[in-house]
Amino acid sequence: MTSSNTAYLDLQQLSLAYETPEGLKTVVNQLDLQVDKGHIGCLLGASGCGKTTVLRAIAGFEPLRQGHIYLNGQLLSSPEHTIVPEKRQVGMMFQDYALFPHLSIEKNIGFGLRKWDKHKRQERIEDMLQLVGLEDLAKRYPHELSGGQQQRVALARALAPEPSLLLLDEPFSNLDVDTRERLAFEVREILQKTGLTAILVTHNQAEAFAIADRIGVMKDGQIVQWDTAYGLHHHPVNDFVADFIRREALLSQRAQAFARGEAA
Ligand SMILES: Nc1ncnc2c1ncn2[C@@H]1O[C@H](COP(=O)(O)OP(=O)(O)OP(=O)(O)O)[C@@H](O)[C@H]1O
Repeated sequence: MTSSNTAYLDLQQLSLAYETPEGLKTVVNQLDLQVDKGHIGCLLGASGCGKTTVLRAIAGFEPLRQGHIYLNGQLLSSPEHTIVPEKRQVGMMFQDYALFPHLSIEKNIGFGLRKWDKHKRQERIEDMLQLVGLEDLAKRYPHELSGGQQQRVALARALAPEPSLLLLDEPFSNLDVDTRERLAFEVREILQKTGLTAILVTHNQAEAFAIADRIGVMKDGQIVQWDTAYGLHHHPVNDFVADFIRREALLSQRAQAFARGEAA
């Protein structure tokens, strides 16, 4: 089954629910989302609005109640049909790095390439180390790196197997404010170099604005506005988006001032 839509990643009328002691709880409700090839989309919203659930559905970890997920025209998920996560060619990067502590940096990056020819694998590892600027640290172990460096290794490891799509779930939230912002811009540059399509999930507006081409402000399992940073700032579709953007901007300014030692 193929999509009639031309978007590279195409989520149509997605609904997801969890069984809870109180009964079935719908957490994503008829959500539509389209991302073009090579673009970085972002889901931005308060805790519990359903961002991670959408990512997990794209990765193939959550069954759909309703709707379709297409990638490059291929149906990945519907209530009747699902491609297993390992066959989706979807790379993932999460906030806790999840590096293997007993493996060197180069072995961590090569982990998903075990079936590759030895020579090609080594070449790919070196390319990835260069891409994220860690050529000199190949033989080190994760605990010998800073948080920002570990997160760059996690990015290199996610990119190494040449995924068709990259999912980033709050990838910077364990880092201090300065590292977080620097890394956000770096990650954008790296993704632009590779031309990869990506979806970022965050509740941090500065991060979303630094990385994404288009941002979806979420509320109660739906995208309220899908727009550029400029559009969200200057043409919010309703009071909810206007308040959310204003409040987040204020929090971000205060966090930066605090990090600079200017606020008590
Ligand atoms: N396995 C589960 N079983 C039951 N409810 C769940 C489960 N996973 C998530 N939920 C609920 O679904 C809702 C959406 O969760 P989700 O993790 O997608 O939100 P989120 O926007 O990513 O939040 P956060 O920013 O805090 O990670 C929340 O109310 C959460 O409590």
